[in-house]
Amino acid sequence: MERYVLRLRAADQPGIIHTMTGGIVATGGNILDSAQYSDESSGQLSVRVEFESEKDPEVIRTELVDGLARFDPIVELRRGSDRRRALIMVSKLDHCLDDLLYRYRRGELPIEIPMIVSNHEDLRSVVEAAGVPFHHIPVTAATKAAAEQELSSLVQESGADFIVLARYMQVLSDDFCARFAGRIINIHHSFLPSFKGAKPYHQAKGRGVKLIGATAHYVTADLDEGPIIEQDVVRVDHRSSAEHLVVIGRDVERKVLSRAVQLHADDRVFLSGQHTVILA
Ligand SMILES: Nc1nc2c(c(=O)[nH]1)N[C@@H](CN(C=O)c1ccc(C(=O)N[C@@H](CCC(=O)O)C(=O)O)cc1)CN2
Repeated sequence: MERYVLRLRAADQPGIIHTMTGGIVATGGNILDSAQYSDESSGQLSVRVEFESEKDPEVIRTELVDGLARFDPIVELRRGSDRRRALIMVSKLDHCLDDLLYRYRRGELPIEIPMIVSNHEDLRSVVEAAGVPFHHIPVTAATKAAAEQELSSLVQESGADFIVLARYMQVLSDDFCARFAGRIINIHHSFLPSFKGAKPYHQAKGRGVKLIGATAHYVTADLDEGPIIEQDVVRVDHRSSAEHLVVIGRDVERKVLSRAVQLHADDRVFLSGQHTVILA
């Protein structure tokens, strides 16, 4: 018996769930877990179903797509055993990368990591020690277009489903963001929408906040504006310098990014307009 994960998005109307579950049953399937949300503001229905079936994915996909055709849905079907492939990008800071590699090594993240790309050489030894191929693509204002072309080729070659910016400190171009829309996850080291841009911890110190945090979001051309996947905060006080806030914030960043990667890789994140729907 094979385990499958089905994602469905459609303009909501009566009968979609009924037809979908009927299609699963018609292929001898048994539903193990399901979640759905109908977004009144966008009118979008988001559905995630886990089921088991003896049938091949093509047979199931054909049954579902044909049965649901009148609803014009977007249907994605994946074998539960097929792990999403994450191309990780990093600059010089290693704390988020370390956390992802640790959880990956312990089998706690349902992903494959075909390669890690950096615009610096600093973390090559850490990555290669983890047995993951390392690619160095230096970036300057003059070479950004060529660097992004090389990166696009690596995404293709690696078969990566999505890209994780684990404190990758270069702004990606509008074209690159459009090409990989909904497939790039970034960790921003503040509790957005507060303290966008550079040095958020220094901004936080200057403002005298009592909570600092981190935000994982899909990357769009608008810096730090992409749809939010996960956030968390930690309490701080007047005694912490900006440098100490950087240290406190590291653990929040690690946890938030790894959680967002888990949710995306588990097919639990649905884009609905500029927001996300999380079926966890
Ligand atoms: N198109 C986007 N690209 C990136 C985003 C994003 O939201 N949209 N997030 C960043 C990560 N980030 C904040 O979370 C961030 C990183 C870097 C910069 C920045 O100004 N970088 C300078 C270069 C700095 C350097 O060389 O060290 C630059 O690119 O000119 C701002 C925000 C990742 N990319």
